[in-house]
Amino acid sequence: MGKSQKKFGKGRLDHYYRLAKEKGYRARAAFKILQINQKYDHFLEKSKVVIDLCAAPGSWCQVASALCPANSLIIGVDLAPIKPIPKVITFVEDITSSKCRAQLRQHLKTWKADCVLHDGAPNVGTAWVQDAFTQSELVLQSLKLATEFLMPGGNFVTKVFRSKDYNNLLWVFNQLFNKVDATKPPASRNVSAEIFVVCRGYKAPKKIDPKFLDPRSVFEDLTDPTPNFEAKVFNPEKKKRKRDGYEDGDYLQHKMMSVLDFITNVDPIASLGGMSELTWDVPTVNKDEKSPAEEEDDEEEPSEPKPTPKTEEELKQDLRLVRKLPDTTTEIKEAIKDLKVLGKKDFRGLLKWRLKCRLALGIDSAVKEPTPEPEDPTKDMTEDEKIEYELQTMEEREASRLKRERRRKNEQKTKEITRMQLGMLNPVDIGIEAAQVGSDQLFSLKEVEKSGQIDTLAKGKMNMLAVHEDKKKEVTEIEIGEDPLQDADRLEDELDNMYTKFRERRAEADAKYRMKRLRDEILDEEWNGIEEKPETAESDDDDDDGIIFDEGYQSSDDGEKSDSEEGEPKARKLLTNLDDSKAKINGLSKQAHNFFKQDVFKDVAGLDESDSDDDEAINKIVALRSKQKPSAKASADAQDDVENAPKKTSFEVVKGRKPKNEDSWNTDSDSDEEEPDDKANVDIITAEAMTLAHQIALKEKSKADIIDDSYNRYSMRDRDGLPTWFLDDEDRFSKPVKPITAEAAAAIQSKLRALNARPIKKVMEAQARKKMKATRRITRMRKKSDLIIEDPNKSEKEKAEAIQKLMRKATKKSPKTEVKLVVAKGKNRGIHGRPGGVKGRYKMVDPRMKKEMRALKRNAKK
Ligand SMILES: C[S@@+](CC[C@H](N)C(=O)[O-])C[C@H]1O[C@@H](n2cnc3c(N)ncnc32)[C@H](O)[C@@H]1O
Repeated sequence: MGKSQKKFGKGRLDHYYRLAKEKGYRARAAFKILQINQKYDHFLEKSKVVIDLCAAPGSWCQVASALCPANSLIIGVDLAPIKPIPKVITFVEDITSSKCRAQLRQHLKTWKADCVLHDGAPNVGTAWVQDAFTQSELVLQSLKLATEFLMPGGNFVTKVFRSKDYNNLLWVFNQLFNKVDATKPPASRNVSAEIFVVCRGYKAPKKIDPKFLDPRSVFEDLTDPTPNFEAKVFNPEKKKRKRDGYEDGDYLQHKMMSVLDFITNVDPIASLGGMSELTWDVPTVNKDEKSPAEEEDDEEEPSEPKPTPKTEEELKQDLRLVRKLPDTTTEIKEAIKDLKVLGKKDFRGLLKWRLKCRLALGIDSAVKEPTPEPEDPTKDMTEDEKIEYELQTMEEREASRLKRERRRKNEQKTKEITRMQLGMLNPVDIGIEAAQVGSDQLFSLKEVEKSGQIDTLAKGKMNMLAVHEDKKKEVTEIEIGEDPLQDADRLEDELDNMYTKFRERRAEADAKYRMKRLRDEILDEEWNGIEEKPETAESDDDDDDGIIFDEGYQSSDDGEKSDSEEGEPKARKLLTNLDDSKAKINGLSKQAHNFFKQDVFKDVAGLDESDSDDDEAINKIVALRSKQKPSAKASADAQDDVENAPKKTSFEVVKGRKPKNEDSWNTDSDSDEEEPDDKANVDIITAEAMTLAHQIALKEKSKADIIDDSYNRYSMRDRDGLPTWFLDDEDRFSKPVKPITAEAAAAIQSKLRALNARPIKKVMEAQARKKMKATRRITRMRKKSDLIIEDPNKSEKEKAEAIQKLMRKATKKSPKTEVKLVVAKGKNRGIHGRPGGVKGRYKMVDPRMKKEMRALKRNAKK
């Protein structure tokens, strides 16, 4: 077998297995009884007569033989033969048989046992429930033998499986012994459901109730003492297998009952559930006996006089009457012949039929007592009061109807929102659905007419379409109640609220999203054309579009304070707010003013004002371009050129510097040295931005093109009154597709590659520290060597030697402090802090790490 460990069903051959082998026990089970014996006062050492039931292969007998006093009588019995054990009598027998009992009696003669052990385990190999049940039966059988052979005060140790019978067994043990303890010795595997019950102090009663030792009564299903007839009637399909045999004293399987009994019985369901057939026999007249149900009735209403029981003749008459009833159809007659095969519907039919029979027999009165009419509250009211009362009730009815309606709608809304949260719908669908919810109301002309809003609508530009005839019919059904338009508004509001909450939740969980929202809030202004006052304009950045600002970047506009100067960095906004769109500029509205600022109107007289503004923006581009060499400075060009672009349009928006030289479009880059920060402050990180930069650098795009591009269908989008979720969606998906050139994409790729190749911050810092230290050392050395050189007391030779010594010392590497590796095993396992006996630097390693290191070294050598 070699060194490898043999495995069995329950796992490895464990510690107790090896220990048993070592100690010469035939089974590891020996340790279970050893541990039990130790725990319970070493009862074996005091036992002179021991019976071991189910003893093979005999390890418990071995233990008993070793522990019991000399000359003790130890008897072992099992289905399997047991190899002889010194001082132990063994025989082969089934412990449930009478032969076993006889043999035991034979061996014991007049003696009684101090201890009965039982470790029986029938290995039937069937289902667990069956296994447990047979085990319990075996336990009860062993208890039976114990009660017969134990002396008063004797002990009984048995193995029990934790099954549903466990509690019943414990109850029986408690009746027969003074002390009953359940224990699971350490030698018993945790995976095993076995448990050992140690019963001490046998009471030795003179007479034992046979029920205590009868498996049928001990293991009867206590959980369901009263049968649920109702379940039997209404769920006849779900039949429960009868494991417990028949009820006491009732060994009939086919139970019958007279139809009359069924009719007169107060519990018809019990009859239907318990009986197999209803017969047309005359019920037996027994004046003394009462049915349990009747007895119960007696207890409940003792004062009520009982009708005198009917004679046989009367009962026969009743039966005839029932038989002739039109309700006693052939179907009913067939059904009562076999109640066990009936279904729910048949039982219902039978119960109805029973009620009719009771009416016919006069058991129940047909005319029920008329329920007292509710008193008319308006009886004593005056005419006015009556009207008032009616109005009030109408209002109440209407209010409750509206409430119901509202609740229904809210439920629908909640459902939709849940669906949205589950990702089953996108918000647009919700909007559509939501609109559909109240579509009747939203587009109800009738309602609008009633509320007097039809005139207002008629004045509008759009003509209302006539509502479809069918729709109209539906509409008329809608009664006047809450304003339907209000309903729709409320629905919209609720959706908005839900969406806001959804956004908040997302922002909480997603830092990236939070940042994006922050930026969006800054940018969340409508494109209103090129701003009027560039000197007060604030820059706009858009991460999506890929141009990043350095934090310290500031406007160079004359007289303008930088953000940093003002303390808190301001949001840089290029766009103006629509709110003040009504403000007049040169007698024109802001929008009109911006419109006339376009190039097309450049030469039109009377628009000089706008020209100057436009020129200023353009000059910025010109100025910056003049500073850059065409290709290398493309990014900086882009920075300024795009300043005037609208948010989220086809190009990136960055803050630019105001050009100092306004005519420098074509001049050389003489300002490079003056404003070296421009390049450093701008970074292009997307292919789109790079493409634009290239285009500008190569003069493929002029300022007019850029401005033209900004007037697209996305720039003038109407955002007024639209729900946030809709706008969010639009912002995400409805934006211009910006062109990308292969060169720009390649440039960005190589840039990113270079970025990735850069050492990480920590490494860079470490390198810088090292460099700094080296520089300091060199400076110190220089100073010292200067001193040496200037020393007049030293000869040239001495000076040279001193400097050489200094150099040696500086270049000498300090010896590396050795780090001792301490393996975390043995006494060092799981310790905190410095391990004992270890000086200097140390490192805790686990044995595996050490092995792995060795393996690595080995592999490296190969
Ligand atoms: C777990 S072993 C007992 C081990 C034993 N205690 C020992 O220490 O070696 C269970 C034994 O119960 C025996 N057994 C099961 N049903 C039995 C029965 N009806 N009569 C006698 N022995 C039975 C089996 O033959 C089996 O040997």
